[in-house]
Amino acid sequence: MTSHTLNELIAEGVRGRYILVRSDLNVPLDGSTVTDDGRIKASLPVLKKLSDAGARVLVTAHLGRPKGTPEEKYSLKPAAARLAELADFKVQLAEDTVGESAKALAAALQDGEVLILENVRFDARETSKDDAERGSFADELVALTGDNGAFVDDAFGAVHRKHASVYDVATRLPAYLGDLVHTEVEVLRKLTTDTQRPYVVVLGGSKVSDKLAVIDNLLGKADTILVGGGMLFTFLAAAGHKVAGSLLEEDQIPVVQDYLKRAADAGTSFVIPTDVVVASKFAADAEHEVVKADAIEESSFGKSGIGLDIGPESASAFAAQIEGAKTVFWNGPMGVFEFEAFSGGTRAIAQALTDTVAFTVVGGGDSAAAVRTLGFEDSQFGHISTGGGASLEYLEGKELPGLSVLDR
Ligand SMILES: Nc1ncnc2c1ncn2[C@@H]1O[C@H](COP(=O)(O)OP(=O)(O)O)[C@@H](O)[C@H]1O
Ligand SMILES: O=C(OP(=O)(O)O)[C@H](O)COP(=O)(O)O
Repeated sequence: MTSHTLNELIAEGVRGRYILVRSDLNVPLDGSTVTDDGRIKASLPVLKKLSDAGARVLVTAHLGRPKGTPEEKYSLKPAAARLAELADFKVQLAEDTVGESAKALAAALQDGEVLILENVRFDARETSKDDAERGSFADELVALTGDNGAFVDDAFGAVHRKHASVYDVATRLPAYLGDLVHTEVEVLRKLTTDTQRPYVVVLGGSKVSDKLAVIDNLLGKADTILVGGGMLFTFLAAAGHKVAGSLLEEDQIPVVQDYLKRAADAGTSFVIPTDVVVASKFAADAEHEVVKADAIEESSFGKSGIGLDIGPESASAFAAQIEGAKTVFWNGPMGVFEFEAFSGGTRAIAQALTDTVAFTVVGGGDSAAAVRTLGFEDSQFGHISTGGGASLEYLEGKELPGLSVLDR
């Protein structure tokens, strides 16, 4: 990659210039409380560097997956407030993204100050598949930077998204690679160019179809794929088992069946859970029991049971695979770790990663949040990446739009 770096931009001089920075402030919330501020802390150094150099910084970011219109629960208010608490420079939040509030606050911005624009996904054009629609939104973002602006992409977690604030703005402004993206890419590049085997990939979480898609290219690259979290139920269904009310993407069953068929020839083996923690409802205080993975509907909760974690037998089997690995990449919690009763699988995997001598990488907003919430320290892992889907797609060898657009 031969992108221009933030240091080059700073050396060119940024005092008084409007610099548009894409950050990943997609943090987990409990109401209006940020439950893990890892991504905010990871975003701060670039903002500080630009602020110290006298730039007028406009930050774009998304939170969650709103449907293209403003929704209070997806507001960046809590994230902006936490950033302001941690920062030693002035941070404000606009009430909109490219509307009157953003324009007025941007115009009044002083050197060294930071203005966060409200969730870019409150505008449907941000994620549109139509180039012209995304382009018109990018034009409005770029217009906020006046006639001497520049763009810095520091949102590693979103580099796999061909979205207006990630991709299209970079085609309209002089564009630079932020330090966070740079560091993340360096670690992952090392992992891909010098992979020590056995290479074990642990997959979980709730973005089932996103994560299933990456398995295609991991076949043949990973020696073993451990399947937990929400996607495990699509694997069980693909093997002909009933999964009651658990998370299931039925249209993905043929995809999984195809993976299972190709795995042996590709030299990759899947480890699918043999037991599951099934709950009466999706709640912290739900009744729950451990059942065999092929008998989920036979739990006391029948067809309404929901699988919310891998069982202890599966957690031990996964831990044994991790113990024998030389490289481990983990994305996606094994269960609904936010509820104590369903955090056992995620805790066991985190523990196994801290016990192994393998080089370990944990990727993803919720995965990073999980290990911290469960009491582990960042220093117990080889690298904690701010991007889950992004790091998975990088490891697959896929072209990432947010990176390739910076390539010159
Ligand atoms: N069995 C399950 N059913 C429903 N949700 C699950 C299950 N297992 C894990 N999850 C949820 O997955 C979420 C994280 O998914 P995801 O966003 O894909 O991970 P990451 O941010 O690490 O990439 C967590 O909030 C967790 O509660
Ligand atoms: O949380 C994120 O990704 P991750 O859950 O894969 O780590 C990023 O902020 C990207 O969000 P998106 O998957 O809604 O585009």
